[in-house]
Amino acid sequence: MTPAARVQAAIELLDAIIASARDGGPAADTLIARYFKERRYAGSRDRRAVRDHVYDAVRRVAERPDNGRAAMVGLARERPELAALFDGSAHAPAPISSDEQGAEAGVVPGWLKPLFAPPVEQEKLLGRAPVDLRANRLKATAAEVAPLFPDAEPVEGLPDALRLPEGWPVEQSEAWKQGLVEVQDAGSQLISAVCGVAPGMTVIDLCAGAGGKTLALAAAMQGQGRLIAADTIRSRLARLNPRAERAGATFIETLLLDQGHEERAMESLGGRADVVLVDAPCSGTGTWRRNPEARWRLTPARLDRLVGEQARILDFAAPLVAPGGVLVYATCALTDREGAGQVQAFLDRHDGWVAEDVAMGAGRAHGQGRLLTPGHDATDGFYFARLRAVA
Ligand SMILES: C[S@@+](CC[C@H](N)C(=O)[O-])C[C@H]1O[C@@H](n2cnc3c(N)ncnc32)[C@H](O)[C@@H]1O
Repeated sequence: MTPAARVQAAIELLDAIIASARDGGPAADTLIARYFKERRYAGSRDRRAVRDHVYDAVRRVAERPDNGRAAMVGLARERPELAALFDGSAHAPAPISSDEQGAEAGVVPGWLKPLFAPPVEQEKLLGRAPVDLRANRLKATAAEVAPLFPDAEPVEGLPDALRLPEGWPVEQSEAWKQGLVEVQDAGSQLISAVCGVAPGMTVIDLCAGAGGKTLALAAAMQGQGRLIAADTIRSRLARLNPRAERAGATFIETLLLDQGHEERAMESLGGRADVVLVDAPCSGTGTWRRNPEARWRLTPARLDRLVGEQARILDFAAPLVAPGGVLVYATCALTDREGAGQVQAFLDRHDGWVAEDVAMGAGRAHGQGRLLTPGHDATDGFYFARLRAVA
């Protein structure tokens, strides 16, 4: 592909990503993979260049642009070498006219700015994310795996964590293939640690997805006790099985819940769990470093729906906790409605619960819980709180 044809390909892909964000379709990475599957003539350098153009354009724009050309023209306005490729030749984009400004640059969509928790450094939400590893204690310690990753740095406050530079291809390493390490953001590792699980406990990971945090809980439990990974989406839970196999965490039970009737599958668990983790579905505003196009998906109506769903999940999670047990609420969102406000509303609705201090080196106290941000903690953004059943 010529350099100009790569720009045209990026415009086409951005059109698809914009439509998908508007209609709730597949993620940008999926669309990019599909695009190149149908265009075998594109070599690896073409693919890398097109992907870089696409992500540079996505990262640059806060509000969903009108179309792919507007997104790329905006980028080209800041990069003369890119603008020169809009020359109208075969497979190239048409020349940029003098009145064509392209999409405006920004980090946070205007409507969302006032909804962020006040301490969040909004300009740092799109920084580059390192690759964090968690040594899988079921198979190895961090000291044992560290020599296998000479580029890795330790992470303060997390004895099992190692940090590699952005883009490090961990999944090609033997250590990953043998289940000695998992790729897991340090923020997620901290939340798993906050659960305070121990061997022999009964633990429910209620929004387990593909089990990122479940596997960390399994390692902390040393394979002893009962660990139930529940979710409403079958395909997500199915992705946990091979991961658990690789990690040697085959004691994990998976439980598919029926959306809207979740309690039915968990009747026998009522009042039995030492720890319930609710890693709630959320706006993902803390994960823009990895998913910058998530900004184009969120709308006020979608946020309202998520806030309602989080409250509903907390309400059916609470009765699962044994007297004296713990409910950890976590979200990779940084809006107060999904974080501090959600936890306060839970405490206002339910007697017999107290928020515990989870003082730790990382993060900042906020409301009844704690806030982790890319700007302050160099992790994905999270809000979490540890609530204890005291009555
Ligand atoms: C933030 S993700 C979980 C990520 C996962 N815990 C991890 O560490 O990789 C939220 C999950 O909640 C699930 N979910 C949504 N509604 C739910 C419900 N009503 N009950 C249980 N899980 C739900 C979603 O399918 C999604 O997998």
